[in-house]
Amino acid sequence: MSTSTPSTQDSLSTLPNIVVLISGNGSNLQALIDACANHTLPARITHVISNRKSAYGLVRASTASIPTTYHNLVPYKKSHPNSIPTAREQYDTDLASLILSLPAFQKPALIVCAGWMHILTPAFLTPIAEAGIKVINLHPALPGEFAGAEAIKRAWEAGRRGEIKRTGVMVHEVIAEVDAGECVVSREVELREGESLEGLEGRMHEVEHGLIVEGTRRVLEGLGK
Ligand SMILES: Nc1nc2c(c(=O)[nH]1)N[C@@H](CN(C=O)c1ccc(C(=O)N[C@@H](CCC(=O)O)C(=O)O)cc1)CN2
Ligand SMILES: NCC(=O)N[C@@H]1O[C@H](COP(=O)([O-])[O-])[C@@H](O)[C@H]1O
Repeated sequence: MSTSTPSTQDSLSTLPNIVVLISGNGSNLQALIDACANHTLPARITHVISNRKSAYGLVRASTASIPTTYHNLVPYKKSHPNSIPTAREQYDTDLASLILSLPAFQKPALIVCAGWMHILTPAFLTPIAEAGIKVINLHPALPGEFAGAEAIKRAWEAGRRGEIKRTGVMVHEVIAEVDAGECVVSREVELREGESLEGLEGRMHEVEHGLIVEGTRRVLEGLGK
């Protein structure tokens, strides 16, 4: 685990804190960063955590002076080859501890999974819930459809087989069952005959970038009530 913290922190903010979990490019993180910067999302991103060292989202966070941590699963697999707790459970326990031990001005009201490609176990979800912190996830599919990884590709393939005419994007609450938590907000995306997978991915990402901000806003508004 490695953490980088910019020199200055705004500890006087009354805005709710969010921590963002990423694994890759971070275009959805960037949408959140931009929305906070232009005040369309009344929140502060106080920490970004990636499970992949090469995630460009870490660069995006650092550029925005947001502290980052790389939380690596590999050492856990080596130290917990076939043990109880499993490598994943110990990793998740430590991930929760990392977040819960953040300084008060960084502690989140909400955790947003934005392209976070790691299935979270109750070893993470339980202590986070007990601390009163909600977890939401952006998933490029509609409720009850294409749960799991590579959802856009699987929807595109189903469209080519004539099985569906549309897919979509949702923001949902994170529970132990993957992509099965209560939907916060969703938007349909029509499938276009003859369109390439890359073409659909591009349109889906555009919808994602708006929906992740909308979904985060709705959850934060609900926390205040
Ligand atoms: N307990 C939950 N954890 C996560 C959820 C969730 O709803 N409940 N959402 C995911 C995000 N996600 C889809 O939206 C998703 C991400 C990754 C996977 C997956 O199969 N991951 C593999 C590793 C894949 C890889 O490293 O490329 C794994 O964790 O073994 C499924 C769904 C975030 N977590
Ligand atoms: N199951 C989760 C999942 O598939 N998430 C997907 O990962 C990508 C992350 O892009 P980003 O790193 O540019 O935000 C996004 O397309 C997001 O929907």
